[in-house]
Amino acid sequence: MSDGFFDILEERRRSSDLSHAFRTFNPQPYRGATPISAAVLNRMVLESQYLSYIIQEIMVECDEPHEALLEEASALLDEMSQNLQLGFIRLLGFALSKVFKSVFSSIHVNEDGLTRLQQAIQEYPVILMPNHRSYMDFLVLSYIMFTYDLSIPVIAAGIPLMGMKLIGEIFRRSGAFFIRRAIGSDKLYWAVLSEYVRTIVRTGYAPLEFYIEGLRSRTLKSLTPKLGMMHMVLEPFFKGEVFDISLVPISISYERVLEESLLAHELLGVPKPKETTEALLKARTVLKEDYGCMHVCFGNPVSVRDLVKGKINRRQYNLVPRDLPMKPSKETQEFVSGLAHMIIRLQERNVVLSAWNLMAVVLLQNLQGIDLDLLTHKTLGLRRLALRFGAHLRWPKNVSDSEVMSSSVSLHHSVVRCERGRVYLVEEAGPGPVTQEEAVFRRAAAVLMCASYRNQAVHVFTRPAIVAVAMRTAARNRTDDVFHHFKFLLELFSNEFVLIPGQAVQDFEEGCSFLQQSGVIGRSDEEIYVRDNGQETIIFLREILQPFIESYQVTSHLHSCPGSSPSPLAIESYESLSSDLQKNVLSALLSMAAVTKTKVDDQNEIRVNKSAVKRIWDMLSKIMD
Ligand SMILES: CCCCCCCCCCCCCCCC(=O)SCCNC(=O)CCNC(=O)[C@H](O)C(C)(C)COP(=O)(O)OP(=O)(O)OC[C@H]1O[C@@H](n2cnc3c(N)ncnc32)[C@H](O)[C@@H]1OP(=O)(O)O
Ligand SMILES: O=C(CO)COP(=O)(O)O
Repeated sequence: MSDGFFDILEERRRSSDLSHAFRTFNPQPYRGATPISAAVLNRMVLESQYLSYIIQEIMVECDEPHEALLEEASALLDEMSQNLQLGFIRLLGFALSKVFKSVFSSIHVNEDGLTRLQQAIQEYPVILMPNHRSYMDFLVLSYIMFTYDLSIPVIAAGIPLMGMKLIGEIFRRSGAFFIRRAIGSDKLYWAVLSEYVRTIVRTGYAPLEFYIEGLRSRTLKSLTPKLGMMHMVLEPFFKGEVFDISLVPISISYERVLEESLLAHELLGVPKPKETTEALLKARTVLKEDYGCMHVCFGNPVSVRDLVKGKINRRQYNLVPRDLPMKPSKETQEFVSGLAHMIIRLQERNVVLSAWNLMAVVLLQNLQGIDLDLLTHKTLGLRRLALRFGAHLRWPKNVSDSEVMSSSVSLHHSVVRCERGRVYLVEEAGPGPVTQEEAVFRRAAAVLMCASYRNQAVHVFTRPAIVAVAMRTAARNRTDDVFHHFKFLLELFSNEFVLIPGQAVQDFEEGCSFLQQSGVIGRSDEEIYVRDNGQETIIFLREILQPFIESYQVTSHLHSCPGSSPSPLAIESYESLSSDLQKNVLSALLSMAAVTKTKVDDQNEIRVNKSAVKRIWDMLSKIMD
């Protein structure tokens, strides 16, 4: 393809899957690597100075015998460790060729990204850092690595996958190592896990893949990063055990996500189906559907060595013997957090959007339905804007715009339908009469499913849209006033959108410059103003944020007056029913000290600072007026 992506399924549709699975596999490994087996890797962890030291500490603290602790550590390692074997990769490779060809029309991969990755793997330990939207992510990535003769990665996997009969073991032998959820203060577990991860990095055992968001994003919007694994993988560099580490952000974009309906239901409180082999077999009907095309973009490797310059004084690590634990300093914590956020931003930048993502933005602003012609017109306008804001967009060539629209509607038949030239959201049908509650639930599920596809594109508009909203609430056009309001919104949405901490000025400048370059706003030394022909875009951008603002308003109202009715305003704000959004509002209120959390008898107790919540609510009301 001319845009640098090529379809890896094309070859698979032409030649034998069996020959693909059993072809010679000859990757070029990291040149500093010492080839070791999985068993030797485990032994290195168990015999490490670090683990001995921690075991000594626990012996003293808990009065437990050394032998028992060592045995416990060995059992944890047995539970955790991967056992990568090429035979299993071949087996899965064969099966996955069949599955991918059946569900995806194409899987596009950027060729230059693979070349850069191949080079990076030979030079330094590589950490693969994909976004996480579907169970397909890790299957596709290992498949690509196998297909292109790149070292197969070992992958940090959540422990529930281990419990799947047969599949858990196949995953382990395909490179998965299993980590427990909510490790809490289990000192021995942290020690085994962190030494295991560091040993993989230090020895260059294999590229290490982990999902920094910690789980599949139910909203399809980036999640704020988890920092535990990030700290572990970086430590060998901080301690000078490796010269550099390459972090490779990977952006996986789906035209249609296999789990779309389940994810929306989970947001409404329906429990996630337990990971079992039986459930997987039952779910195989999803394989009969068409999920359109998928893009995997391997980003530029990020050199930790380059980034750390001037940010961390690595001499502090020379003061403590390498094998001993060392609590990360404040500057290290800030660096790691900033880097983690940056990786997610880099993932977002290389996401490939489809026409459908833009249609979803428009559809959400027209929940009562919209004429297909108008939807087409608005989507094309949005396409121009998205391209100016730097989005990567896949728009089929040699196909008319109306065909692009109608094929998107038909691919997403589970979300929208077109009747007599008008497009509506599809609500789940069910047997018997529908209660009012059920009706709200069904409507909300439809809205959340559509919203998730808007969310795939929302990062493109976030900063200019926040500027557009701030321009409305600021009393005057003065830049410092607008910036003040911009900062308030950044703080409020700090869990909703991934924003690099401490970069408000850069975010503001980015938002303004996109708007300026698009001719929407003008700027003088001290003022920002909307240009005559920019008004429509400003209103449109505000509308993108409106469901979030509305939902934050509803949720903060409920926090300040628990038990009260959510006010008529709540009726259309179905997104406020999303558990993810409610969690984000609570985190924001906590960080803004409008709510405080204290532990009482081992239970979390939430206290609301009513006047602080009211101030936030007033501010949001001003925006909504
Ligand atoms: C050819 C075909 C091939 C096909 C081939 C197929 C391949 C088939 C492979 C399958 C493979 C599946 C792969 C699935 C994909 C997932 O399963 S994604 C889910 C699993 N992965 C992840 O979660 C990775 C990212 N997560 C993290 O980094 C998390 O931090 C961790 C490490 C999991 C820990 O999570 P957590 O317990 O929730 O902890 P977290 O909130 O980070 O921190 C908790 C506390 O511990 C503290 N802490 C952090 N580090 C430490 C430490 N070292 N010591 C003590 N305390 C610490 C923190 O400071 C924090 O304290 P507070 O701030 O709360 O006071
Ligand atoms: O990420 C996981 C496996 O892909 C496990 O977490 P979730 O199932 O909660 O997304």
